[in-house]
Amino acid sequence: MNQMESMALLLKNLRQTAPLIHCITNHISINDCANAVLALGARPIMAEHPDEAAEITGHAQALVLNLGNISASRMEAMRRSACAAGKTGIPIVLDPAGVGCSPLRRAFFAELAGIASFSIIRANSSELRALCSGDSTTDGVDVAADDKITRSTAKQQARWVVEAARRFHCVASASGEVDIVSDGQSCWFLSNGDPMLGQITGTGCMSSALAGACCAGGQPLEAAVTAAALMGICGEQAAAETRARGRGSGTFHAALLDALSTISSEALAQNLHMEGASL
Ligand SMILES: Nc1ncnc2c1ncn2[C@@H]1O[C@H](COP(=O)(O)OP(=O)(O)O)[C@@H](O)[C@H]1O
Ligand SMILES: Cc1ncsc1CCOP(=O)(O)O
Ligand SMILES: [Mg+2]
Repeated sequence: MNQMESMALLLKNLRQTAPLIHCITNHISINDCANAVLALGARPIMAEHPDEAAEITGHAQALVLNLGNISASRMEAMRRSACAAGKTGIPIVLDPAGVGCSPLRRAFFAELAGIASFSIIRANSSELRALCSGDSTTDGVDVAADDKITRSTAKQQARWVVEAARRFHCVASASGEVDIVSDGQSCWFLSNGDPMLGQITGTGCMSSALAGACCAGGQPLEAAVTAAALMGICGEQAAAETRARGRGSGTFHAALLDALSTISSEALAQNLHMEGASL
């Protein structure tokens, strides 16, 4: 089966099985993440009370943990859910949002990595760099100017993605003008997307939620590639619609959800710009 066929099968699986995706995520983009998961035909549940988190994870087919706007209560829910996911063997997608911002988040990431293994870490490249090197290059949830993945820096930035995949024994996915996905042995460069994706908050969080849903329909590498492809191509469609109407971020936000909920496997295959490299 080629890559397009496996992406199509993954999306078909999702629609047929409607897996339950447990997300413990920040409140800035929680609604967008739930809608992104729904758009693929999966069922989101955004439960974060520590006393019910493990039980809810026990019923889920994938767990998404996002460190953005972290709170003590959500940290405890994540510990318990990560433990439950480890027991049932469901995939965990980790979004280390803002991990360079504070020692608290860095220590908590290390603690979670000790509790369970991640299937996918999806982040921007400053976050992946902070996880690999311990260096913090940014004080926000956005990527630092020097770490941006562009067409000209992609090959160089791939180093952090490959290193994260090897160090944490998972698939690592970094976003930017070019998205880079690696399992430590191969590396994929996806050049879909539009700068408008960076002008509304939460598109990285949504990509992580999509990766969680995709993990419930296929293997981590193809799930991470499919999620990045969906966000990039749907971002292009939404940006074209927004510009054609002479509108801005509000219209783009709605158009992105329109695109995610209507995109077909054929459109995904036709519009994908991806190249691979073996390491
Ligand atoms: N300049 C850009 N051109 C095209 N796509 C982009 C650009 N910046 C971000 N994206 C896309 O926006 C989404 C969110 O990525 P990013 O903003 O890097 O994540 P985060 O919000 O976690 O920092 C990804 O799908 C990424 O491909
Ligand atoms: C603004 C903000 N503050 C804490 S989490 C968050 C959302 C980050 O979303 P993304 O990483 O998808 O841009
Ligand atoms: Mg982010």
